[in-house]
Amino acid sequence: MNPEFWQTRWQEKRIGFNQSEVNPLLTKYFNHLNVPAGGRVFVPLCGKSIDMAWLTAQGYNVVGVELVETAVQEFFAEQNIVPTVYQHADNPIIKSYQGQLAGRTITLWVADIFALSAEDIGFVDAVYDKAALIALPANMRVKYSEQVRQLSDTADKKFAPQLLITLNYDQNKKNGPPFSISNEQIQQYYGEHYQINELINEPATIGSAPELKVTEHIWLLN
Ligand SMILES: C[S@@+](CC[C@H](N)C(=O)[O-])C[C@H]1O[C@@H](n2cnc3c(N)ncnc32)[C@H](O)[C@@H]1O
Repeated sequence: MNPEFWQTRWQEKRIGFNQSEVNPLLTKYFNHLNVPAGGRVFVPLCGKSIDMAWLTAQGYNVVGVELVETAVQEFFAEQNIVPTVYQHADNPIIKSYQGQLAGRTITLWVADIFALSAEDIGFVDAVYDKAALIALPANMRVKYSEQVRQLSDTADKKFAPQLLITLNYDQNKKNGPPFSISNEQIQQYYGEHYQINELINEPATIGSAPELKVTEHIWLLN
């Protein structure tokens, strides 16, 4: 998946992954992350997810990363926020948009996640990965999981826990994204650095292939 793939998807409004309602799995399982009051949540490959607004309504600050600037602009417009736009100090093609929502700060980087450093992101208390790992093909996922770990520094020099949502289905029956991820792959990507707990798995559907048998898995990585 090159950047043009995602630019085109946003341009043509082929964004079936974007939900108009807050993800019920987030509201149900977020407390497992034990984020301190007023803490900061990192949302990689964030799109314009309304889940970020929910996080601020719960009293958390949010930092997201998204390749496509339109997505970030649409997020702020839909939340009726006029953001301040900052240029990255060292890289002229990277910007961040920052605004206040429910008294909390949302910072969304317009960047390739692999171009950012932990310094750019700042300390975070948790990671919320929804439709991020599963948006990437297998040959990018080890690098992605490592990059998210590197970007999720906590103030006490550890890396933050993650709430991770994945899908499992027969990849022969459909091309990704979203891609199918097996339990073995979760071990491969995260097993070395995290304790992996599967909180739940349940039947799900993919809009573009409604007849496909799909299971949705929610993982807590500590
Ligand atoms: C499947 S969408 C999910 C968006 C959001 N998490 C949601 O659930 O609505 C994946 C998003 O990741 C963005 N993206 C893809 N590759 C990226 C990269 N290397 N760095 C930052 N964002 C990326 C795409 O533009 C797209 O908006």
